[in-house]
Amino acid sequence: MGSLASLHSICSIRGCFVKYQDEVKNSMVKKHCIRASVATSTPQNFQIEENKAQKLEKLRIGVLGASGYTGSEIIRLLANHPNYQITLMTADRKAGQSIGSVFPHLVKQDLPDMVAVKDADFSTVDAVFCCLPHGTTQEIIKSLPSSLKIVDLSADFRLRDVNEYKEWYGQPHSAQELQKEAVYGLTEISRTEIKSARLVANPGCYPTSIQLPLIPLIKANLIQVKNIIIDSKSGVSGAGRGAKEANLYTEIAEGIHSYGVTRHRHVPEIEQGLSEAVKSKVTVSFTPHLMPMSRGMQSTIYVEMASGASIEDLRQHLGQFYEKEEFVVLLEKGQVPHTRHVRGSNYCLINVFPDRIPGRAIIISVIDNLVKGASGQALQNLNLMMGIPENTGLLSPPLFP
Ligand SMILES: NC(=O)C1=CN([C@@H]2O[C@H](COP(=O)(O)OP(=O)(O)OC[C@H]3O[C@@H](n4cnc5c(N)ncnc54)[C@H](OP(=O)(O)O)[C@@H]3O)[C@@H](O)[C@H]2O)C=CC1
Ligand SMILES: CC(=O)N[C@@H](CCC(=O)OP(=O)(O)O)C(=O)O
Repeated sequence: MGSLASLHSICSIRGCFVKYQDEVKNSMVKKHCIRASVATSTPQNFQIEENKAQKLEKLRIGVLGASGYTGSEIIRLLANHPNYQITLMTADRKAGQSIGSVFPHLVKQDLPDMVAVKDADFSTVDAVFCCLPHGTTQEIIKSLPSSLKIVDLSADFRLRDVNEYKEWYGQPHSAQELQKEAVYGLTEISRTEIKSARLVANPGCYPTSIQLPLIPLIKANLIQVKNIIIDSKSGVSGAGRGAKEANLYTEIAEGIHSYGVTRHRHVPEIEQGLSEAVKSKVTVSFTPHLMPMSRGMQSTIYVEMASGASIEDLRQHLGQFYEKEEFVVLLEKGQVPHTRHVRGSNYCLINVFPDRIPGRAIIISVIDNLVKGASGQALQNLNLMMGIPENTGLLSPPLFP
């Protein structure tokens, strides 16, 4: 209870702590109160009382887009989170259904049924994870109460320049004021800004795997900003759960293919992050590939080292930069990062190798696209925004093999 007490004081200051009066409005907690009201003094009932007390002290979370891949991953990650309780879940085609009927692996979670966004009662939540398609997201977020903390997993608030958004996403931005407020949530790089943000634009999966190794190196002038070539590979869950011909088993299995060649919409996001790091325009060659695996992402990045810099300098700098980080890890010299080493975890594993061509380096970075590339980083960000230890709920090691 010590940590809950300190959480109480932190969150009371932020004015977002769950109060009993608010809680009884919530049907899910009501259910627990009814169960608890029949309690007498048996050990089982004691447990119910304890559960009730804990639920009353938790922050209330909404998951918009709970029937999708990133939404379900948030639910999985929150299952053992001590400070959060999901009180609202939305879906579109699957509105009205229970989570167990859509995702049998979540059947034992005690959760409210999913509702359409238009029927959602946002007074029952303190914060939301927005796991919706881009475009739709900005329309929905702009109608949410301004008191809500929001972590948006879509691309809608990532690009600072709304003209660039229009160019790459093919539609004008319809929530430009909110866009100005949004903080880009690459946690290890923008921690201070994220802590005080109300709206965090969670980075895309490719940009996460690419910027985490590159930003420290370009900031330290250890690599040249010209001729950066990025070859990335993603598991198919990166494309979401919606049915698309291009994602059929027969189109994906037993082969790989590039897509979005020269025009993938993550290009401006990657270039924005790198350009801000060095305060001058950086352009990159970026080609993503679809791999016959459900989750995982690798970025292999070819760079020219700065004059006089060595592979050891690059490794040493990355090692120091991420030394105290929980989730971004430089592997031992020569160790090759594999996507199977991060499956289901919030890790980003990185290593640097000498190219055969003198003066060049090859950087390899792997993440789970659904965790560090989406829901894990989103949870890391919400923890920061709520004054909760950043790694809470994220410490399970990867699934292996
Ligand atoms: N998948 C990944 O690896 C990553 C995804 N992202 C981004 O996160 C967001 C969610 O992605 P993901 O979970 O993969 O997507 P999914 O397609 O798996 O899920 C989309 C969710 O949004 C709901 N939805 C769709 N259209 C509407 C609408 N018009 N109104 C309200 N709800 C709607 C769907 O409901 P229903 O199922 O009921 O139709 C579903 O719950 C996207 O913006 C994506 O680009 C970011 C990083 C990585
Ligand atoms: C395999 C696959 O299709 N991946 C997605 C990227 C997933 C992601 O990060 O998308 P957002 O930018 O919308 O958040 C794509 O290439 O569009």
